Amino acid sequence: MILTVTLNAALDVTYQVPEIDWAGVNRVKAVHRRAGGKGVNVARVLRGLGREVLVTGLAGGPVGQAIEADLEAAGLPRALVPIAAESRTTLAVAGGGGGAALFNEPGPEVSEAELREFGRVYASLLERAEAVVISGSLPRGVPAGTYAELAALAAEHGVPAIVDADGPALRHAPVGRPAIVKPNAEELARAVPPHGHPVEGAEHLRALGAESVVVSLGEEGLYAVTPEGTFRARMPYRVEGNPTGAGDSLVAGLALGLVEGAPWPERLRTAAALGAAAVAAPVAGDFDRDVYARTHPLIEIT
Ligand SMILES: O=P(O)(O)OC[C@H]1O[C@](O)(CO)[C@@H](O)[C@H]1O
Repeated sequence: MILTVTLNAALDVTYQVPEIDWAGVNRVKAVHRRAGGKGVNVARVLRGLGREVLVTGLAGGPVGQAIEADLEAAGLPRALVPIAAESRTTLAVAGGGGGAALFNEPGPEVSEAELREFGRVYASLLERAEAVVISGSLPRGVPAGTYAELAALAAEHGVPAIVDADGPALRHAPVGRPAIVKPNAEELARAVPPHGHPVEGAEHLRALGAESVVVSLGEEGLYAVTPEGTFRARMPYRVEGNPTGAGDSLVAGLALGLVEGAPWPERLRTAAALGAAAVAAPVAGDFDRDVYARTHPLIEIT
């Protein structure tokens, strides 16, 4: 199975609002509530593609119970480690004209003992994993080097890791020698010294230990700097919709290509098409199968 790690699991609330008035009353047209956090979304997409997945991470309090219940209802296998503090809620407000404003709470305070227990569970799950995806923000109390440690432990078990993180967690991640690090262009710019081009920033992360670096550029596609060479994927058209979760869908495509041993151009085509297909789906963690099928053959890889 493909293991996904979400240390800062969330109850994702999405409000669909025709037009947002930041100074007035907004009537919400539709509300979606579901278990989220980046690793959960990655698992949903992978499962939608027919892969066996397992969701792990931390969950606590009534919100943690709601996350567990939603994963159960969705039939997503899970091994969440309980914590005393309450898991967070995130809010995406999606306007009619496309785009969404995100409000992501920082998340619960995690104790050293809880993090140690997670490490124990994680090590045992690695025995059954063909790849691990480690994504999203770190809850409070979790050191910035944790993703690097989780990636290094995976490597010790012969399991390739994909890390999708921001800030200090992204800066530290390459030290754990992950197979792939996936920042977006803004995250990359924050994590490495000033660079003229995303490929230079990606090379910096590779020099620190990441085997490959994929930089997502939203509707501009992506760059991938890999041992096989540097690739660019370009999107054939702009897809309208809610971009929340598009990066997670893209990461699911990278994980799929990794476990299937697909050549890089093929991996990137799948990843970019899944990212676009997620924009067309109203809620993070879903993708539009028609958009995926239509877009996949049109993505240009150079
Ligand atoms: O961990 P964060 O970086 O705050 O991201 C979590 C959030 O991002 C999303 O995964 C979308 O990528 C939402 O589902 C939401 O849970």
